[in-house]
Amino acid sequence: MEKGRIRKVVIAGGGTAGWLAATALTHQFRERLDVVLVESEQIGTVGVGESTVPPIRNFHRFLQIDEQEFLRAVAGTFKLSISFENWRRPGDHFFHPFGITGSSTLVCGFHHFWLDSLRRGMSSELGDYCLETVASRKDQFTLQTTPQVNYAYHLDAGLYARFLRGKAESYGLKRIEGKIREVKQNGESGYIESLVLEDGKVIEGDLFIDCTGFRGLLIEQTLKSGYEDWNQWLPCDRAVAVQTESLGPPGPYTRAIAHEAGWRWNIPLQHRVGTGWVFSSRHMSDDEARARLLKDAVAPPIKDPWLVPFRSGRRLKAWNKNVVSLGLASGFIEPLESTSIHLGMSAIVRLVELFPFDGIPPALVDVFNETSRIEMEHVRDFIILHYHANQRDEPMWKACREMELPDSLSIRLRAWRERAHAWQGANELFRVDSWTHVMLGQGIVPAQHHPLSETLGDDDMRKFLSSLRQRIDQTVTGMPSQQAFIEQYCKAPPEVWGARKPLVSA
Ligand SMILES: Cc1cc2nc3c(=O)[nH]c(=O)nc-3n(C[C@H](O)[C@H](O)[C@H](O)COP(=O)(O)OP(=O)(O)OC[C@H]3O[C@@H](n4cnc5c(N)ncnc54)[C@H](O)[C@@H]3O)c2cc1C
Repeated sequence: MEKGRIRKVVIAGGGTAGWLAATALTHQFRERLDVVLVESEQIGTVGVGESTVPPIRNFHRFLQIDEQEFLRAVAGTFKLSISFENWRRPGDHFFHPFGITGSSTLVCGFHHFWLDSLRRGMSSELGDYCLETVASRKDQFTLQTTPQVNYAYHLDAGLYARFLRGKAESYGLKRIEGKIREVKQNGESGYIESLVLEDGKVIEGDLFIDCTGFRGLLIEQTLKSGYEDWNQWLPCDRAVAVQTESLGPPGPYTRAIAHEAGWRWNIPLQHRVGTGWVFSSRHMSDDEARARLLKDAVAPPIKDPWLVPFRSGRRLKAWNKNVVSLGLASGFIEPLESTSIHLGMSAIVRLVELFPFDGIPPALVDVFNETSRIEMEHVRDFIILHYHANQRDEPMWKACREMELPDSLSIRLRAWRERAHAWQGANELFRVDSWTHVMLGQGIVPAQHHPLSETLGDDDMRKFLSSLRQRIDQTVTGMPSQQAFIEQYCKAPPEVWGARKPLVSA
């Protein structure tokens, strides 16, 4: 290695994070970098992570990934929203849609007008003014609306890794199969110099990307970078996952269904459904979670359930010395709003932007780490909101309702409760619409709205609201079902996912 120069990058781990990093680095830098990826089939991947958020489309555009090719390769479906069921209390339901709701002025968000309309006795739901919510209610989807819907994907994680691998290898990536036995450091600087595999092979590099999942083999087990645990706010610390057959056409949304000690996800793909039981180990045993998951699954499983313990929190230094951690190795916020793949993509973009060709400048490392911290804390606050604002009776939910919140979230909730004020800071993933839908969906009704809404008289308010609804209803009426749209746009051929047989008969 020429002193300080970065030419050889070693990616440790071939889960979603590893293959995303491999694709991005090889696509962007081609022959300027020599990139290798080491993964161990024996260890395998976490096997979950199949629901995404809309910025995935920007990331794919950045890598010139064709949408139809991608969706056929991963048997993907579209996601317009998340359906939250039983969160405020059993029987309750709301959608958190990805789209814009109603029409806002520069200073007065649409929700102020809507809140004012309720006060005047005009009844409707906030979701009536959002194309993505109304289409979700009817299981409809198309890309041919004006404006176009805002959407993300559901994807098969194993197929996605395979798809990305094909891309990265076509750009020159070298893949090495093997289990890392030892990580060698420089005696003085502590920088990583090489990875030693079980078969004795030594892989040297200038920069190492730790994508070894929760193990954090380089960033934590070797460099001891530290971890900030968020369990005091996010009580769930385990999941049992299973894949089942599909019994009907896929809905264009992820389902998140609360139960007494956590929640259950349901992610419909073209060929199967991914489902899982997220729970707090202080409030439910592994055996009970597994039994409840299988009991609630409406279709026969096609794979045995597997347990995934996790710790919500963040790596204190996501980039430490010559190791950049990505994906689960850099931290994890429980999967409620499907943000982990997005946070990995965002960190990869940051790494490409700051790439240290001529050596690792501490200032850029600080920028990387500080941006990662702010980004994760924003997502953390949004997820805590879902747990905190509930009216359920069970011990876990009661504790969440009574917990002390991070200051950043407390301020947001006060501003909302007092004046219906919501905002989106620079680079924050969740927009004002996301905050308003979830705060209202979880039952936090503000004491006041912005007085500017009162400039509309009753007749004008009625006309304003009904014209918005009419436009949405007309648009949705012309949309095909998601199933029909997939058939013509991106149907995965059966050889993509193979003939799957259920493990047990229904
Ligand atoms: C319950 C649950 C649900 C989730 N749902 C979502 C979701 O809906 N949406 C979302 O965006 N994210 C979700 N996530 C997060 C998502 O799964 C991860 O962000 C994503 O899969 C990336 O994982 P990874 O690549 O970091 O780790 P992994 O998939 O664990 O990959 C680690 C890699 O490192 C390799 N490795 C480890 N040790 C060694 C070694 N010694 N030698 C060689 N190789 C090694 C492994 O073989 C593997 O290839 C979820 C996570 C959990 C726990």
